[in-house]
Parts: sequence; C-alpha cells; structure tokens
Amino acid sequence: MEQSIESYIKNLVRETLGHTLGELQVQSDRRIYVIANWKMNKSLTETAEFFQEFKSSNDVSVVVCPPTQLLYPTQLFIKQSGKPVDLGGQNVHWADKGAYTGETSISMLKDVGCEYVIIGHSERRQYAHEDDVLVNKKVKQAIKAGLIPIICIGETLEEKNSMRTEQVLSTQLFGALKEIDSGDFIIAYEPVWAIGTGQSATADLAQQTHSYIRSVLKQIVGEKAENISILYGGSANESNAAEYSSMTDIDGVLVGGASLKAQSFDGIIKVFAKGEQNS
Ligand SMILES: O=C[C@H](O)COP(=O)(O)O
Repeated sequence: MEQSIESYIKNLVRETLGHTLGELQVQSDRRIYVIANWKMNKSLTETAEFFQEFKSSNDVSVVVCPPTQLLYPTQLFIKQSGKPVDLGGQNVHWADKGAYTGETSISMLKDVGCEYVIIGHSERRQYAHEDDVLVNKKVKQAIKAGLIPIICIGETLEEKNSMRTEQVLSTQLFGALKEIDSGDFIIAYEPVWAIGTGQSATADLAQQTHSYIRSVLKQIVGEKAENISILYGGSANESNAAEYSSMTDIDGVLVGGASLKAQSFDGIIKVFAKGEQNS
C-alpha cells in the first residue's frame, strides 16, 4: 500500500533523528526514576557506609527512602557526598499535627528535606490495614505540601489468578486519586506476588499493565496522564532492569531488596541512565 504523506514524513524524521517528534515530546516530558525503598532496614553506620560507596547518576532521578529515624542523617550524608539524590519518606500521616503517637506529619518530612513520600505500599495496606480512603487523604496531604506522592498499587496473587488485576488496579487508582486533578504524583505498580519473592513480573506483562494503568489515569486526569511516571516494583534488580527500561510505559523502578547495597542499586541506575541517553 502507498504511504500517506504523514507517515512518509514521520518515517523520514524517525530515520534522521532516531524517533518521531511526537515520541520525543512524550519521552522528554516523563521523568525516569530509580527509587530505593529501604523499608525497615539499615542502621546509622550502614547508611553512612552506603553513601561512601554510592555513585548515583545525573541522567535519571534517584530517590532514597530510608526509615523515618534515618531521614535527617541521610539528608546530611547526601549533602556531604554531593551526589544527585533526593530524599523520600516511606509513609506519612493524613493530619497536619496532633495527638497521633508514633506518626510522622508531612511538615516533619518536609522539614528534614523530603521531596517525595511513598503512600499506600502493599505492606502498609496489609499490616497497617490502610485502605483507598486513607491513601487518598495522605495523597492530598502530600500534594498540598508540595511533596510528590509515590502511590503504590498492585494486585495479590489470588486477585491475579482470578483475573481481577484490572478491576483491582482501577479501584485503587480511582480511590487514591479521588478529587485530585493535578498530575503531580508518581504511580508505582507493585504486584504483591512479586515483592521480595524473586518472582518478578515479565517486562511484557508489566508493560501491558502499565499501559492499562495509563489508560485509567487518562480517565482521571485527562491528557496529563501522558506525563505521569509509572514505575515498576517487585524483585527488580540489576539483571532484569534492562528489560524494564526498554518498555514504553515503564518509567523507572521502585526497588526494595536490591537497593540495600550501593553496588546493586548503582547497577540498576546505570541501566536506566543508559536508556535515557539512548532515547
Ligand atoms: O517498594 C519496593 C517494593 O516493595 C519492592 O521490593 P523488592 O524489590 O524487595 O521486591
């Protein structure tokens, strides 16, 4: 079949630049993130050792989310190292302040230099019984304070096996993003069955799911959905990072276990940084 003028021009631009102008637009607006979630791990000494070894990169956005008691020292270690790393909390309370023993407010996170906060991680949904209503309150609190929420969603193995993945993800997205029309957030797709199990989702399955997530985001925030970074999380490591980084709708990774050692975390960062340079 004869080529239309439009596709002839697109192909010509692609051959000359390596991508079409439309693709360039999408790629340049979406940030690539490699984020460490240290969960309930690391002492002060181990954190200091991590930053002595850690290299990081300017080519992707790197965020480290240590446990709460390490936030302030981590910020000092980051400054001291001069590395391009941002700081994130692992959780936040929905209220501004008050009688909430053991909790951390958004202004406290901001005070110690956090720019990001993980919200709705499946471990909090499971062990602290957080639901979508609470997640939504926390997301609003973060956005109001100017922090970027990293909103975690994902299906359990049982939900996956009973073909309910899309229904679960859509419910979690509509719940977490109720009354939110900005695009100032990150989504982390973390299938619960892949977290800490070594059973990572294949890059194809993750891409397919991310594309579905983006279609739901479009229903919620419209065209801004194109610029929202959607990260994959669940046994991501140095070996599988390259496959994830090659997928159109996978804009980085949220890493647990493999972020605890500076060398393996750097290895993942290097893969995504290389992908960015090639794009
Ligand atoms: O937040 C991080 C995720 O729960 C992934 O953890 P993982 O890399 O140890 O599987």
